[in-house]
Amino acid sequence: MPGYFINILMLNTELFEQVDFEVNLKFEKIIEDLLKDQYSIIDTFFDASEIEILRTATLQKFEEDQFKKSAIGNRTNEVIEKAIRGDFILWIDEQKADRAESIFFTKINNLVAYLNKTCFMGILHKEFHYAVYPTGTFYKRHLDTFQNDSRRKLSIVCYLNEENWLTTNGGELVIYKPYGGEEVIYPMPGRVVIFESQVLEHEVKKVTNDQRLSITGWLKTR
Ligand SMILES: O=C(O)CCC(=O)C(=O)O
Ligand SMILES: [Fe+2]
Repeated sequence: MPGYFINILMLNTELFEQVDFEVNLKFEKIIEDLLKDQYSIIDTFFDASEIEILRTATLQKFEEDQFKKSAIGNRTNEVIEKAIRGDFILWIDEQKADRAESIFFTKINNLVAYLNKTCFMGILHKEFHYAVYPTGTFYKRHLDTFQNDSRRKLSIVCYLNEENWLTTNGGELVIYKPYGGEEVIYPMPGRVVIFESQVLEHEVKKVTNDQRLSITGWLKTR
């Protein structure tokens, strides 16, 4: 499988001694994982207080009924298909970001800048939505670049569940590895999963208890 990443630090560390550049070890780990496995799991991307703020904002919006039934496909081609996915989503407008969303985008934008600088990723666009999976819902195995969005390069999922989220609640993200095998990832609060949108099929197992909260999005090239 072709990877999208050239990590320039691996090629030439000295280059960065001439420009104003600070190595970020957290981001380097993500890049290393992506190069090796095409996905990365980061348990401390957001800290507990940030997750709390994001969770509260998500629940408030959900309760205000701003979410609509998720749709298969993109915004111009929406076909509601409950048999495939059952989550409720709300797209986030970065231009109108509230306090919680600003916290979120500050971190994401730092990562994007780093990827563009060190890996020449050419990320120009991004799109993110809140997602709530009530008990009984799931998202069947799929690739994130279905239909007409080949610009999606990296998928990012951030889990906003309560601190006491139980692994027995279901809602695991399963990533299917291209050469066999699978990675089962529990949606623990603060955890972020990043993976190559065009390569890795994945699914969200049925939520069997509680509701599963997240922000999901995509980094896109031109
Ligand atoms: O919430 C997750 O773990 C993954 C969600 C997902 O696959 C999607 O929204 O495309
Ligand atoms: Fe997906």
